[in-house]
Amino acid sequence: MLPSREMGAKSLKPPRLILHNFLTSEECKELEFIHKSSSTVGYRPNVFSTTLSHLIATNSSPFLIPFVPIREKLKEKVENFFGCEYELCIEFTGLISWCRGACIGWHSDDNRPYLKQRHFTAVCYLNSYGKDFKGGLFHFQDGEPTTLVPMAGDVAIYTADSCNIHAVDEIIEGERLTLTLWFSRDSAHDEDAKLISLLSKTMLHCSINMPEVKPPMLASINMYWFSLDLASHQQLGFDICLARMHVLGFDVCSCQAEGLLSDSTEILMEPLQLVRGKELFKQDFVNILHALQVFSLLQMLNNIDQYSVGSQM
Ligand SMILES: O=C(O)CCC(=O)C(=O)O
Ligand SMILES: [Fe+2]
Repeated sequence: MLPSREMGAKSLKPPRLILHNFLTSEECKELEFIHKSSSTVGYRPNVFSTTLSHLIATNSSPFLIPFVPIREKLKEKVENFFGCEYELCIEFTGLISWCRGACIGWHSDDNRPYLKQRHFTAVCYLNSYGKDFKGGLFHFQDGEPTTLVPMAGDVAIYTADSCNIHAVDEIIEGERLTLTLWFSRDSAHDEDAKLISLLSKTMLHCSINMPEVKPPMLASINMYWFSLDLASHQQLGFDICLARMHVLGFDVCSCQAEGLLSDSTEILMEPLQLVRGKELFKQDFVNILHALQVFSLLQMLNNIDQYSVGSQM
């Protein structure tokens, strides 16, 4: 990590606010479930993300609901703390998880010309250092507090400019999960307007072409393909939906092709059944994302064993 930069006005309190237990553990768990069943490969290596537009685009808009009160509560906090005269808009909302090897060096969140509309940041920690992951401590370059130890429910709120240069240590083990929001004073960057337009397009399309509720649909396969070796050009790696199903103890079995599937990503977009040990679950799922969402939800409810187990294989 680079040495700390000298700051002119060290006596000034840095524009930041750290709150403990801002989210309940139920809220954290609910968002974790959404992320584990819907995330795509993120914008940087070893990072997964779940954006609200992705939820809409994959027929998963019911998952927007838990975000609504949390976004409002955060916006109000940010507006009050920074004494914003006019209402802020939310520029971006996303669940972001970092796996082993991910880190970020010193930066401010508005440090690119196309990010200048970002005025304030809120990072909510959804899981905990030491319990769910190792590494991943957050540091401010100047001012107090210097280091944040991510704990589920806590939130860090700060200005996105150079008053709050920060960095995150490399993740050593596990998966570190946050809900990250950026706020803007510029209503041209209002995420809600874009989401409403996306929602109305998909709903219009649904009501004309498919009146019944449709299960989650997969986006393009490369959004789920996680490569461990960056140099491998996708030769080594795995589909993250399939990997998460494995963590839940399931294998996937094609409704069309014979036998178990390994990681043939195109087949994962087709109807499939699930196998756990010698048990075959008789439900057909439209694709792996649908299966993952159903089973993650049941796992969250501790209910998997009551889910109509079909014939023994
Ligand atoms: O996850 C964090 O603690 C902060 C991440 C960060 O700095 C960023 O995404 O810009
Ligand atoms: Fe940042």
